[in-house]
Amino acid sequence: MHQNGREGRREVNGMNGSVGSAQSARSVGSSPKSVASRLTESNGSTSVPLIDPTEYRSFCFRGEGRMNFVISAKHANNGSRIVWRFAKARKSGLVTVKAKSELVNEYMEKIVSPCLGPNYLVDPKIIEMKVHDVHQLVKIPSLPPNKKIESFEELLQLPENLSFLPLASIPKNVTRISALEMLDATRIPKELPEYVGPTITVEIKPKQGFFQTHPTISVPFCNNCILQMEKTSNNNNVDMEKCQSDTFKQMYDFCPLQLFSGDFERMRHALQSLIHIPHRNLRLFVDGNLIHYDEKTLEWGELNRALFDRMEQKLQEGDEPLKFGIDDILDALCLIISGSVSFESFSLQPHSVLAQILKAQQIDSIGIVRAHCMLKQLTDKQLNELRDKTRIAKIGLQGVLALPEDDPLSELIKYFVAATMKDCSVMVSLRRIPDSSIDSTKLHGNDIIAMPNGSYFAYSVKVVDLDPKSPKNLTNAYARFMAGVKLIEMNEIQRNPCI
Ligand SMILES: O=P(O)(O)O[C@@H]1[C@@H](OP(=O)(O)O)[C@H](OP(=O)(O)O)[C@H](O)[C@H](OP(=O)(O)O)[C@H]1OP(=O)(O)O
Ligand SMILES: Nc1ncnc2c1ncn2[C@@H]1O[C@H](COP(=O)(O)OP(=O)(O)OP(=O)(O)O)[C@@H](O)[C@H]1O
Repeated sequence: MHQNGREGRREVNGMNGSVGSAQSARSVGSSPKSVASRLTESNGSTSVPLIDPTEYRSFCFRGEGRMNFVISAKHANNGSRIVWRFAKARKSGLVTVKAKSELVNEYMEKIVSPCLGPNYLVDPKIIEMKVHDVHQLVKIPSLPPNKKIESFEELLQLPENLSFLPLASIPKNVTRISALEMLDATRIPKELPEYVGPTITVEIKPKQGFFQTHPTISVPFCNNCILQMEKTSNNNNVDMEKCQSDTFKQMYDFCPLQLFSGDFERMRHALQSLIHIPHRNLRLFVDGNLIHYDEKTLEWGELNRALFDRMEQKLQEGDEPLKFGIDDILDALCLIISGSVSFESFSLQPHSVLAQILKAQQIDSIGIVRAHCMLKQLTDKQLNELRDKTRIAKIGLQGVLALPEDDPLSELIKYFVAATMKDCSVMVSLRRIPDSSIDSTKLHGNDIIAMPNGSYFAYSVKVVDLDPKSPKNLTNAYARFMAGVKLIEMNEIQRNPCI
């Protein structure tokens, strides 16, 4: 979860993207809804839709991480808002023409989708675009935050050097680039007759929701808190040779064990802590505009104004003014992500998004330290098998669950499946249904929450960032984890234990 303008940004001029020949992406059986205006163009044996971005309007940047740029657009005819996720080259930070869309899509389909209820999925599918169209689209991440570009033609007028796919970096034989297209999770599908006010989206990266013990390590902190303390270490005036991390200015009070606890007060405290200091675990959008995140936080009062003013502005005749603010959002979030219907009967329900993520995380029964140790024991052949990210998808979730215990390769495969679920994000969008239409609304079958103040909100919950992980991820995370443990053992950090 990065935001517009972060590290390496605006250094596009003169940078060379590391590029190679285009991979031919092939649909692996997802069932995209057919869109009349988007006819599949034949490209040899494959049938990946070739997207014409001039059929879209209202383009904007939605976010980026280390691996992808996410750009949102609205279909000019059917009005649906989708995002395209373009892969980055890790080193250059530019869009890569060697996107592994097929791999990610297959992993989603065979491993991730069976772990989550269909309502939590963003229905990704592989698409292709002409490289020159992508060149234009990826000017968008260079624009000021939340800037909307109404038409594709407007993009053509913008300077070439804004693009994260410089023309000079595109090999001659590459004509198309693949990407993943999916629902824009900052929108609620228009299934209800009407809404009032803005759509509020809270994106939460919940991280590992259960405590694991590790051989020879005895610190009372969970994985996330150890790793986050390491990322804040320089700012705790810790002087350690190998620990030079200063990703965040200050440590937060958030702990995933509280978030997943199923206890209302603890869960609410976890979310409130993220509002105060989000790190990369929380972002808040209003109508898709990012208003609150790690590098630009609003005070509690400012947040309330940002939400309340927008609610007031869009009220229609007959609708009661609503006392509504960030506290209400947090209450609603607790109910939604725990799957509870009231504060009185609050618990983590098995169908809830958090319970499903937690269950998938617990496929790992060894933890990061044993996993690293087992990685060292693998033969070269086994290591190569593990590096082949297509392999786990081929086994499928049922196959992974049936793998034998006490076999290092099998345990590591399970570890990597769980690692994806320990690093995903949950996007919850909420929008008010006007009081005047409550009676006529068929509440049954829709995701609607009754707020304690008597108002109703429609909501949608989507899980994003579900990429396969590799031995490199484990090696990297292990080094940071051990550095964090060392800090704690040196008594350099004051913090309440997680357990
Ligand atoms: O190891 P962690 O817990 O610090 O998680 C990393 C994330 O840090 P965060 O939790 O947001 O502070 C990190 O997130 P950011 O890019 O820092 O937002 C990545 O998601 C990283 O995965 P990958 O290397 O991009 O595949 C994540 O690494 P792995 O999941 O590969 O370990
Ligand atoms: N379907 C979606 N709808 C709306 N926004 C999205 C969607 N998918 C991703 N985003 C936004 O784009 C951001 C970056 O996407 P994503 O997390 O997939 O990138 P990444 O490079 O894989 O991240 P990381 O470095 O954390 O692995 C997300 O944090 C989220 O804000």
